[in-house]
Amino acid sequence: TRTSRPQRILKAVQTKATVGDPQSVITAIDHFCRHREWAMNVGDEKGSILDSVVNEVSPVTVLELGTYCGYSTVRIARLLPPGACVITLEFNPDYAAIARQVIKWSGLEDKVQLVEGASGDWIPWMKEHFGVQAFDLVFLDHWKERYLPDTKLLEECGLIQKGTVLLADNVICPGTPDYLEYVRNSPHYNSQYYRSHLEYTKAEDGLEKSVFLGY
Ligand SMILES: Nc1ncnc2c1ncn2[C@@H]1O[C@H](/C=C/CNC(=O)c2cc([N+](=O)[O-])cc(O)c2O)[C@@H](O)[C@H]1O
Ligand SMILES: [Mg+2]
Repeated sequence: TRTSRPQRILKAVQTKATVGDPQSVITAIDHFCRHREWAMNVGDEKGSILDSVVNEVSPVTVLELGTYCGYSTVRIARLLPPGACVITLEFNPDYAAIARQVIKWSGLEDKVQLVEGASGDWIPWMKEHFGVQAFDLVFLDHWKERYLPDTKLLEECGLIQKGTVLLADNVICPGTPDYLEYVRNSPHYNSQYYRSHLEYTKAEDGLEKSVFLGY
């Protein structure tokens, strides 16, 4: 049977990228997705904005919702200092298996905790299971209609505290209208839009950065 797109992305990494070199993994995926097959990675343009927010926040604990092939996991983890880590949730076992290999190829497995399962099931266990007090940065890039319910769940579980930064992909395309309305109108968030383009295309898209101000 035909290989899957994530399998072809992994193959591009294994043939074009250097083991232990995260930047070469990122470059290999971007090249494949720009010149061979589009895929829903945050990509190079929005990825640079993600990089700048990670550098600005210099987080110790990061939560990523929606690992897919691990492209943004590698982008985030490569910027983390020793002792910092990213917990990334992925409920599709096939995608999780590919992502594990991409993360391993980049040599960043010590900074990544990939959890196979649904965000709604795992968020309530974050404190108990991973000893997380609160997240310094949350990158939302999973099903778009899950952004708002998962943000509310994170708040209820005390995993978002004063200063926590939420960074959401695709707020224009495919769009997350209910989430945008919430973070932009809530007195508890200071929100700003970083205009960009949908990965590997000329269509408009962007990232929304929302800082929790406390209760
Ligand atoms: N509740 C949950 N818990 C854990 N993992 C979950 C989850 N919901 C979805 N996932 C996983 O997150 C990824 C989904 C991303 C949806 N992005 C998208 O649909 C998307 C679409 C376009 N686009 O159409 O142009 C562009 C983009 O940048 C996009 O991120 C998949 O790997 C999926 O298995
Ligand atoms: Mg996305």
